[in-house]
Amino acid sequence: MNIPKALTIAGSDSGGGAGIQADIKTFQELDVYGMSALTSVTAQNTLGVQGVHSLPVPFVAQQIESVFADLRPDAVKTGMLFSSEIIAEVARQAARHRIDKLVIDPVMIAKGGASLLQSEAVTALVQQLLPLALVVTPNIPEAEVMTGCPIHSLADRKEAAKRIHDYGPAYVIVKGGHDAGSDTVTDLVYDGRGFTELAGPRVDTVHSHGTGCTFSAALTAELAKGKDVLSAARTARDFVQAALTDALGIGGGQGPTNHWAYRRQKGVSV
Ligand SMILES: Nc1ncnc2c1ncn2[C@@H]1O[C@H](COP(=O)(O)OP(=O)(O)O)[C@@H](O)[C@H]1O
Ligand SMILES: Cc1ncc(COP(=O)(O)O)c(N)n1
Repeated sequence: MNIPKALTIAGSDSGGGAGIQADIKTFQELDVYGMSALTSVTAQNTLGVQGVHSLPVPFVAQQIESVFADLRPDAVKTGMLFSSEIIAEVARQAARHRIDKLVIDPVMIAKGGASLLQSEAVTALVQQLLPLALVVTPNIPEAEVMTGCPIHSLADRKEAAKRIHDYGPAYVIVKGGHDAGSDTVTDLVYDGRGFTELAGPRVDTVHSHGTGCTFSAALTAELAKGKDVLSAARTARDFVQAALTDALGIGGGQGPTNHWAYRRQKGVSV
């Protein structure tokens, strides 16, 4: 039996709602074997990020080497990378291991406002990692930072997607969660030729901690199974929609999404 395998290169969220914890839970729920290479460890809960401890670059590299030496993943995603040094090493590893299904979630700022990427590292992310990516999944503020252009409308988002595509990824998905003015949430997929809008009803909830990690992990899991980018993105939207709709309601602040919800809605087989 061929077991699909996915690797996340990301930070740990001690609160379990975002970061590698969200990624591994999502891989598991989609029947994909999950592996991790940690870049940083955060002390974090639903109230915010209390501390960040970045791991030494050679040890980030060693984790990736260990995984590739034995368990070769079918798809890889990145999340919190924190520094330009870690980004440079991840880019080197991606090229060295010829990772073709590489999803870059350009994590910059936690929903609570804490910085998860040093500001001087944005250029490294754009110049070194985006050219290697199959898909990059910015939210609206991240797309603004990467392009230097404010986004107020869907037309602005389309323009940003085109500019980000020029940096080299095959697909750009500008997510719509931060477009608070609408009762529909639309994720915009751009493949360099045309746009596809993936829409769903906006869920009115504070429990949205980790939605971006969960979306990019579900996308990566589906790519690991051999799905094409558009169908993987549709499943990822459905996964997050279910995870937000059926909130767990735990923690005193911005709580985690429900990673069980999608499987429970679908029945046993996903
Ligand atoms: N309130 C919401 N209702 C429904 N879907 C949402 C909501 N907020 C975010 N999403 C979905 O969660 C995913 C992450 O979106 P977004 O919030 O834009 O990114 P991030 O979590 O990186 O800030 C996207 O697929 C988006 O459509
Ligand atoms: C370790 C880690 N990685 C990523 C996020 C972003 O998640 P969100 O923007 O949903 O808070 C986070 N809070 N912590």
